[in-house]
Amino acid sequence: MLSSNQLTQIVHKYLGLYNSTDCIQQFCKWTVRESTVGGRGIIATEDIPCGEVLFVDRPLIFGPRCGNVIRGCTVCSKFEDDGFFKCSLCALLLCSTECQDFHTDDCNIIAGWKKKVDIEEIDEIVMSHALAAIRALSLNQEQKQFMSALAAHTLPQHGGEIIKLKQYFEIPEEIEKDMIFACQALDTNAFQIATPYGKKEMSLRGLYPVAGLMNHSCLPNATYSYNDERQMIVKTSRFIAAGTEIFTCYSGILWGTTTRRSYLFKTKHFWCKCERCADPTENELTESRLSLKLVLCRDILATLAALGLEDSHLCGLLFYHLHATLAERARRHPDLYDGLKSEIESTIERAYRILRGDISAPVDLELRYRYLGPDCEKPQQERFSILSI
Ligand SMILES: C[S@@+](CC[C@H](N)C(=O)[O-])C[C@H]1O[C@@H](n2cnc3c(N)ncnc32)[C@H](O)[C@@H]1O
Repeated sequence: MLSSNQLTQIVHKYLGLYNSTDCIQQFCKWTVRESTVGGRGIIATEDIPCGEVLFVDRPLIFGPRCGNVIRGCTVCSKFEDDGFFKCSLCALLLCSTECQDFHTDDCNIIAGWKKKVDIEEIDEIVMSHALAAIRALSLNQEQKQFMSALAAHTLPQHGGEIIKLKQYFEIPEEIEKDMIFACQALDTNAFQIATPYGKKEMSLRGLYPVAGLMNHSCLPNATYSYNDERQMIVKTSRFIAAGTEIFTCYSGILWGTTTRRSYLFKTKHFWCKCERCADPTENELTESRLSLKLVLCRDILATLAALGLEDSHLCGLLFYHLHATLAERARRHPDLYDGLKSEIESTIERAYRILRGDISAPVDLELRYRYLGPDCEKPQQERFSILSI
């Protein structure tokens, strides 16, 4: 296990802040230290104003996200192309001869493994999901050292991409182990890379190792965006005092506490220890705040309807929140249930219709729809039992 100082040095070198030949260290306002929420984190060593760039990270490895069921070019990520073809050596999906020329590094690795089946029988979606981990095999020693210093979940489901890949190839044990570790590190630390606006591209994940050292808070003080070279620009989103940990947010900021917490537990395997989650008023909104939330949801929904955006993602989220507020009111005042029932049902139905199948939807959307939607015939008490989970 590397010490915080060793890790800070690796991080600085990776970011180009440390030149080992001339021993020149550029000034930096943060460092890697032990975190109060778990493991290591990034801590401000100076006061940092809002809007300041903290670092520009680049992915050690990247590739199509595992949730993708869309066929797309494994080089340029384009989908919806009539000219897709499978490389006859590695079975990766490509869209053009230019992309074929660019895929030789990936191809050389895969083509070196003995195939158990014919190329035509290899599922290109399996190839696409395993690609980020396959690319970890091309990292140099320094990059491998950085990757192995990152946190990694070791539950059996992490690495499933490689188990599927093994149906098609005979993969040496050491190589399999390295790829499984890459999957574990990806599942723990990877970020979804934003798709360029208006472009039809497969959704990608990237292992940004410096950003991977940032812990999560539901009240983050840093934010990130991407440029067209897949670099991640991490900036402060408020003033950060020296000594304070710098947090980003792994969940939806507008989601309710239960939704955020269960999402983080299911997908990232931790119970969030941030101050927002520790604040019971987030769960227990006062009556006046509940009323305010109701008014705001209705007002914004009316504005979106006036703009003709009734089926937008934002509308789906607002219907979900309007439903949650009405259901909470009925839970607190069971005598109001009959009057609120039809709106509780219609709002969750609208939210469900818009957001179903969307991985960024609140995780309890389906459960709420089943228990509090129009088709549920369970008695009132049973329907409301899910609200106390
Ligand atoms: C991407 S890593 C962040 C860096 C990590 N702390 C390390 O030492 O490498 C994510 C892991 O950090 C921990 N973590 C991050 N944010 C947390 C939070 N708000 N509450 C509890 N644990 C958190 C969890 O163990 C999570 O799996």
